[in-house]
Amino acid sequence: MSEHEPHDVTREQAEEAVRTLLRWAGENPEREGLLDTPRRVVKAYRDWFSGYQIDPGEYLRRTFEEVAGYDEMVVLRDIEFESHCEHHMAPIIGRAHVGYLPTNRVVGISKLARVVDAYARRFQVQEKMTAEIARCIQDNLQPVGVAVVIDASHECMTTRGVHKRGVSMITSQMLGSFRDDARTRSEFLDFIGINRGKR
Ligand SMILES: Nc1nc2c(ncn2[C@@H]2O[C@H](COP(=O)(O)OP(=O)(O)OP(=O)(O)O)[C@@H](O)[C@H]2O)c(=O)[nH]1
Repeated sequence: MSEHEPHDVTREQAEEAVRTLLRWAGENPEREGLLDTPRRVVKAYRDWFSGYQIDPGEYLRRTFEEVAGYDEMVVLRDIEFESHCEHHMAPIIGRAHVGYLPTNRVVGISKLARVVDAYARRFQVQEKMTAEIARCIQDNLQPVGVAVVIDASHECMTTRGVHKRGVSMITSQMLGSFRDDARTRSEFLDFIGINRGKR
């Protein structure tokens, strides 16, 4: 299910847009090596931006209630993702760390990675993506708290513009107990290795 209005752009129009960009860059889209490029680019876009066809909350609907009294933090760290920045449409490559403190609803752990991917496969701003992941988990699982930390590098500033390699951006969104209780937040940051400079 899409959260967005269906668009009215055809595959042919999308491929023509790629040809226009190739011409604009100084290329001849009719030369042999580029003939299939528009088709490949459009196919790649279907993959990179497949998140628009997904409702991330759907992944969190199936929960396990019998968790034998487990009421401590669940953390999934080092979730690798690829996204694209909405400013330059350039790749954002990074890792997300997600934690939550369940009430009685625990979710299959792969679903947290699926939620990250569903938001990553859209045009993004890192701060927005961080907040969206946290909000989705909070709204669907209603845990005591949620924490999301994202550490990513932005190719819009490594391969162009200011050209700063090796720079990564860290964002965090803490909700509920992770926001209100310094010890809970600190335990999460210890788990993901940020508190003691392990990364
Ligand atoms: N805060 C934030 N900034 C981002 C993100 N992705 C890209 N940017 C920045 O968005 C800004 C866009 O700046 P503009 O001045 O409009 O664009 P520009 O002229 O191409 O800027 P330069 O990149 O400095 O050459 C740049 O500073 C990017 O580094 C993001 O996820 N979060």
